[in-house]
Amino acid sequence: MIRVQNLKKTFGSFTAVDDVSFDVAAGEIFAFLGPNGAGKTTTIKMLTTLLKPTSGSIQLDGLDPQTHQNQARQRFGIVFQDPSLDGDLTAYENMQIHAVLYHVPHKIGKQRTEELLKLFELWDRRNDQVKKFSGGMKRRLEIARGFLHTPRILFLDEPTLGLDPQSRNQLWTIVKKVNETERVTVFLTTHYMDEADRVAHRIGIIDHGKLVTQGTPAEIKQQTDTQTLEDAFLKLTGNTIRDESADPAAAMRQFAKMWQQNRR
Ligand SMILES: Nc1ncnc2c1ncn2[C@@H]1O[C@H](COP(=O)(O)OP(=O)(O)OP(=O)(O)O)[C@@H](O)[C@H]1O
Repeated sequence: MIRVQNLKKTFGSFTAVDDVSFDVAAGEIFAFLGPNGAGKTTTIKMLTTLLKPTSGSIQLDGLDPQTHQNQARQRFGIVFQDPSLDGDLTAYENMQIHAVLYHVPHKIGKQRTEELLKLFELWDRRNDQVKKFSGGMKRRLEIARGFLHTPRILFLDEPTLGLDPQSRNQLWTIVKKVNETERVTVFLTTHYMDEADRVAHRIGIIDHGKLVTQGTPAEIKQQTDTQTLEDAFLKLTGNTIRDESADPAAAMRQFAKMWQQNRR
């Protein structure tokens, strides 16, 4: 469903994504795991037509997103770190706007909205303004909205950033359920090892722009002869994933993102 070969992105003399190759099969949940600044967002932006690769190739459901932008965009849904809901509108209205933008026929749009708001446990609050929602509810609504046009692939960039553990759990339970019921392929990025371990069928570990390994969580632990992904990461990169968040600049960046997300 996703095929990436020798993907590279440079910004001036800096290489953010360095010769990355991987495949994601249809119906799979694939987690791109790595510390802040590893190149996860840059990769997801290239996959979703928002950034042009410096070199390498991408195929989404057999299409090159560079040459078939519109057809590729119809095939995926995307939830970015920056929130894009309209806080003054209700949950239902936010869904309806998306249906119009994606040319979902009116009747199907209404049906999907009801189905998804129920699935994401937001139906009872459908007529409330989104600015009154908690962080977890907003994130669930963004993801529900990403599913509205029945995409074949859903991209989630750090979907649980800034959420409390209970909201994180709830969100993953629902994403797994939708993955199973709708057979949607999910590509997500996270720097939470436990989430990748629990949710993903397969994982790619990225560090300083390079894919250091990929496989099922069990395979990666076996390869590295470790019990946890945390230890596997340490063995593969010589760093703990938390080192970067101890860096004041990275911590500030993280804080700014979380603040932005919770503002709306
Ligand atoms: N437009 C840009 N110009 C220059 N450098 C950039 C640009 N976009 C990203 N970078 C750099 O590329 C590297 C990878 O960034 P990226 O956002 O992909 O990391 P990430 O793994 O997604 O981390 P985070 O979750 O913190 O966003 C970082 O060092 C970042 O500063």
